[in-house]
Amino acid sequence: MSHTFYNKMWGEAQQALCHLLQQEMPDVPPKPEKDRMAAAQLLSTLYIRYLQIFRSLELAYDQMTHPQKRRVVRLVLDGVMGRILELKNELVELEISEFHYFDDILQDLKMGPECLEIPIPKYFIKEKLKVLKERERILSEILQRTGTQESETAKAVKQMSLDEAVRVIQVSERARQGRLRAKFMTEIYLEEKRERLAKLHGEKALDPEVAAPLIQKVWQGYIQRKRTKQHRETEMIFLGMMPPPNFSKVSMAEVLARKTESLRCQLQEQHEAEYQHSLAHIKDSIRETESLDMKETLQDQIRQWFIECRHATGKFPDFPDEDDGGSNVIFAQKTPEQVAAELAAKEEAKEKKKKEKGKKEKEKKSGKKGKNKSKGKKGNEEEEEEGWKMSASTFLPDITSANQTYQGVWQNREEAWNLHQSHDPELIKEEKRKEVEEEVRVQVDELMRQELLNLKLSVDREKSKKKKSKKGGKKKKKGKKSGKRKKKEKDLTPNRTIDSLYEELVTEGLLIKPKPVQLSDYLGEYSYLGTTLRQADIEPMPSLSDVKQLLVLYGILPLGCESVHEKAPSMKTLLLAGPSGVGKKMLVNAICNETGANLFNLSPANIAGKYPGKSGLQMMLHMVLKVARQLQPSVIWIDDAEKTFYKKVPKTEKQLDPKRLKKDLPKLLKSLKSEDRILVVGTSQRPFEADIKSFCKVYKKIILIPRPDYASRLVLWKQLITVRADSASASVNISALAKITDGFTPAHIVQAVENVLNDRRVGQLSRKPLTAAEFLNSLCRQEPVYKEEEEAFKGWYAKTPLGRKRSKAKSSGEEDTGKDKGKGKKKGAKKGKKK
Ligand SMILES: Nc1ncnc2c1ncn2[C@@H]1O[C@H](COP(=O)(O)OP(=O)(O)OP(=O)(O)O)[C@@H](O)[C@H]1O
Repeated sequence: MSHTFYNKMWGEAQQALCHLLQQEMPDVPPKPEKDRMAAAQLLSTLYIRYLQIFRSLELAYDQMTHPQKRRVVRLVLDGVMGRILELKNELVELEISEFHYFDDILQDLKMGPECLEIPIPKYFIKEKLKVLKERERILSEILQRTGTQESETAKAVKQMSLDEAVRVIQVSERARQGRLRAKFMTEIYLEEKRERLAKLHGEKALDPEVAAPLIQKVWQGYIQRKRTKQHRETEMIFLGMMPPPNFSKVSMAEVLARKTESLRCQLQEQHEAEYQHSLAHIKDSIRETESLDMKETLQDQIRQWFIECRHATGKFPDFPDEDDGGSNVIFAQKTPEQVAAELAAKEEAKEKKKKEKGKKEKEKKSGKKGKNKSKGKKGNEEEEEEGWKMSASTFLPDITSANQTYQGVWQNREEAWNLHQSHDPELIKEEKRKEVEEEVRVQVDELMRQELLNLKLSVDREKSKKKKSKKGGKKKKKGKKSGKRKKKEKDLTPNRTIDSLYEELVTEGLLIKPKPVQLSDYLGEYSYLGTTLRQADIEPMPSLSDVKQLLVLYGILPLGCESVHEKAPSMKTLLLAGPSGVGKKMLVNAICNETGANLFNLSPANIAGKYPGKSGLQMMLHMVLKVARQLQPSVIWIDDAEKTFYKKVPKTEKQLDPKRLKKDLPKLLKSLKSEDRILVVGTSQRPFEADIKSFCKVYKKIILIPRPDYASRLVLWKQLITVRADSASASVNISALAKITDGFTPAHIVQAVENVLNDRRVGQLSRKPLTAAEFLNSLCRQEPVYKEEEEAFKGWYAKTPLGRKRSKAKSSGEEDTGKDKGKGKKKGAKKGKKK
C-alpha cells in the first residue's frame, strides 16, 4: 500500500475518534443512566467503535514512515488502547461478568465477528527486536553451557540402557531385512506365475476385435469417473462448499504486499535515523544563528518590564524565582478565557471547601441524632436514584490533546513536497526554537537578576535581604522532602550485575525460554449466540475466542505498553483456570512471545528444594523481582497455582512444601509498582482444592477456560488437519468429528491428529483419502472432560468474589421482579436460591 493509503487511514481514524470524543465529553454532562441494559449497550457500542479505531491506528502506525506523524499516532494509539481497557473494566463492573457478548451490536453496526478481534500492536516486538534477539542468544548460550536444555529434552525422552538400545536396533534391522527378502520372494513368485500363465494361454491370444472393446470399456469407465469427479468438485466450488484448488496458496499480490511492508520497515528506520540527526543539527544551527538575537530581545523586554513596573509602583519589581518559571511568568500571555477559567476554578475550590465543611457538620449532627435510621437503606435509595455514570477516564485527556495536535498540525498540512514521507524540518525548527529560547532565557534570567539587583542597589539603595531568607526557605523545603522519603527496598545483591543474576536464574531453571507459540496459534471460534442466550436468562458458555480476547486485554496490552500499564486499572495477577489440556500453558507462553516478556517459573514443583530456608526464599524472590524489573516486561508463571493455597497439603506432596510462597507472594505483589510491567500468571487444573479466600485475594482476575464448543472444535479439527496435510481435510467429515468430540479438549484433538496423521499416513494420502473413522481409535483412548468436572469448575467460580457478586445481583433482581408481580419477598429469594 502507498503512503497516501495509510495517511488516509489515519485521517479517517482521527475523524471517527473526534466523533467519539464529542460523544464521550459532551458540553452538558449526561444524566445518570437508570436502565442497566441501556448503559451496557452504550458501553458496548463505544468499546466496539474504539476497537475499530485501534485497528486502523495500529496498522497506520506500523506502516507509516513519517517520524513526526508516527509520534502523534503512537500517542493516540496508546490512549485508545487504555480507553478500551477502561471500557472493558466498566463493562465487567456493570454486567458483573468477565465475558461480554456483542452479537446484537455487531448486527446493528453491520460488522462481522472478526471486528471484535483485538489486534496486538506489532511495535511491542518490532521496536525492541535487537534487544530481544540478543537476550534470546544469551539465554540459549547459558542453557547450552549449563546443559539445562539437554536435560529438559532428556526428560521428555525415555532413558535407555546400551543393551536395550542394541536389541532395538537388531530387531528393527532384522525386520527390515525380512521385509526386503519377502518383497523379493513375492516378486519372484509373481514373475514365475506370469511366465506359467503365458505358457498356458500362449496359444490362446485374444482376437483384437474382442480385446479392443474390453480395453475400451475399462478406459471409458475410468475416464468417466474422473470427469464426474471433476464436475462434482467444480460444482462444490461454485456453491462455496469447497475452497478453490489454490485457495491456501499465497498469491503473488500477497507476496508483493509483504515485500512492500518489509521495505517500509527499512524506510521507517532510515527516516527515523535522519530525523534524529536533524534534531541535533537543527538545534545547533538555531543556537548559532538565532540565540544572540533572542538574548538581546529578551533582555530588552525584561528591562522594559523593570521600567514599567517602577513607573507603576514606584519600586523595581522582584524577579520571579527559577522554580516559578523565571521570566516566563512575566510574559505569560493568557487569553481572557484562561483568566476566567482560573477564576472559576478558584471559586469552585472555595465552594467545595465550604460544602465539605457543611457535610462534615451535618454528618456530625446526624450521627448524634439518629441511630434509629438504618444507613444501608439510605445508601441503596441514593444509589437507585443516581443510576449508572461513566467513571472518569485517565486516557481521554491524552487522546484529546493528541487529537488537537492532529487537527492543529497535520489535518490540513500541505505535503505535496514530501513524497517520501520523511521528516518535516519546519516542525523541528519550531520545536527546537522553543528549546533554545528556554536555554537562552535561563541564561538571560541569571544576568537580569544580577542587573536588577544592581539597579535596586544603585537607584533604590535597597539591600539584598530576601535572597538570604529565600535560601533558608529552600533549605527547609529540602529538609521536608527528605523527611517524607519512603524506606527503600533492601538490595540483597548490591554487588552483582544483572547479567550474573540472569545467568543464575537460568541455571536454576527459574528463568525459562517460552515455547514458540503465538496467540494466533490458539484456535477458537466466536460464540454467535451469546446475547440471545443471555436475553433468555441462560448464561452462555464463553468460547475460546472470548478467552483469547480477554488475554489480550488483561495480559498483552498492559505488558506491551508502558503508558497503558501505568494508567490503566491495575492488574498484577491473572489466574487461568480450566481442565487439563485447554491451553493454559500455551496462553502463558503466547503472552511472553507477543510482548517479548521474560518468563519466570515459580511453580511449586519447580522451586521445590531450590534456595532452601526462609532467607533462601527471600533471596530467590529478590533476584527474580530484580531481574524481572530491570528487563521488563516479565511474566511470573505459577503452574498448579492452587497448591500454594492448599486447604490441606496431601501427604504425598508434603516433601515438596507447595505452600512455600503463600506468605511471600502477597508481599511480592505489594512491592510491585505501577511502573513495573510484571504480571503474575497462575494456571490451575484444580482450583477448588485451594482455600478460596486467600487464593482469590492474590488472584483478583480469574479467567475460567471452558472446553471448546462445537464451533471451536470444528475450527480446531479443520486447522489441525490442514496444517499436517494441506488437502486432507476435504475427504473428512469434520462436522461429525466435531460433534462426537463434545467434551474433548484441544489437547485431545491435537493428540488424535498427531497419532493418525504421521509421516507414513501423510505419504499415503494421495492413494488413500483420510476418513473421520480413523481418528476414533485414538480418541477412545483419551478421557474427555466429564460433566461433573465441569460442574465443579462452575461451582467453584460461583464462589469467587465476582461469581458471588453476580449471583447476589441476580437474586436481588429476581426479588425485585417478584415484588413487581405482587408476590411476597420471601418467595423471590427462595426462587433465587433454587436457581
Ligand atoms: N485453542 C487451541 N488451539 C490450538 N492448540 C491448542 C489450543 N489449546 C490447547 N492447544 C494445544 O494443546 C496442547 C496442550 O496445551 P497446554 O499444555 O497449554 O494445556 P494446559 O491447559 O496447560 O494443560 P495442563 O493443565 O494439563 O498443564 C498443546 O499442544 C497446545 O498447543
